[in-house]
Amino acid sequence: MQPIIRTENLDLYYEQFHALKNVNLDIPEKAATAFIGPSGCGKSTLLRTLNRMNDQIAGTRIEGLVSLAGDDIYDKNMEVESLRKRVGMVFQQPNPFPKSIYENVAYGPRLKGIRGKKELDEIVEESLKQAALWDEVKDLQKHSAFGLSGGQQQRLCIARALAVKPDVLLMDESTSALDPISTAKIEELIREIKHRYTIVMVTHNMHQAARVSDKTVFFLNGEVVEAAETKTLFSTPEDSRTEDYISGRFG
Ligand SMILES: Nc1ncnc2c1ncn2[C@@H]1O[C@H](COP(=O)(O)OP(=O)(O)OP(=O)(O)O)[C@@H](O)[C@H]1O
Repeated sequence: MQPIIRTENLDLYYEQFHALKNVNLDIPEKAATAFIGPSGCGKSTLLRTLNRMNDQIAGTRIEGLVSLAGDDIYDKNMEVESLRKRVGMVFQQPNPFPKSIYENVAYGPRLKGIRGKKELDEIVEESLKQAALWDEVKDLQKHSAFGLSGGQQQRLCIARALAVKPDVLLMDESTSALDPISTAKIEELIREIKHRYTIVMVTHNMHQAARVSDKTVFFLNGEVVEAAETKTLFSTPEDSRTEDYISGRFG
């Protein structure tokens, strides 16, 4: 698996607090990578470094390198707006815009300068199909996004993120606020799209990591304890701390 994202000797501090410690990680392209570990181990912090969402948190300091397809994303010439088009994000709580279903998905492509109705219609349809929502909303596109269920809203947010054709989709516990059926739908769609996009997901649910990811990274206290192919990590972990965690002895 070819890496698309690489971190080298990455350290992150919140003021004096050392939240990520010497993280060296390769994220494979067009595959799903899951970050697992107990609460507070740094999973979301690392996820946010991958599209510079941490820039918005005062007192954050970074050392080391994060590269995307060979580009240093913390380089002074890197435009954060264009980085975020390449690296989209879906959060824990669905956060659709207070607009119609159609306008939620068309928003990003419009910002990119796409104006033609036919082209926008096609992008909206394709994105909603990729997010496994099209069949449910194709006749409701002018309706408010707020009329959808939580699970549908989350799939709409995934469609919105995919509409700008990102290279990478970051998912920060994107199913933890959803019921089991909605969760299963999103897991299914991750399995469908991971061959086309690079997915990096934070999950509290080890079973979810085992079900949908190709690579799993186990964190503890801001450090990567073990990163391996998912099957290997869950069947024959190398580190006894990984084994203790996946067998439920802590966390
Ligand atoms: N904005 C912040 N300012 C200061 N400390 C923070 C901030 N965000 C996170 N931290 C601290 O950094 C550490 C890592 O937090 P992070 O949210 O990345 O962990 P996590 O593994 O994603 O946890 P969880 O699974 O509970 O979401 C924690 O000790 C947390 O308290």
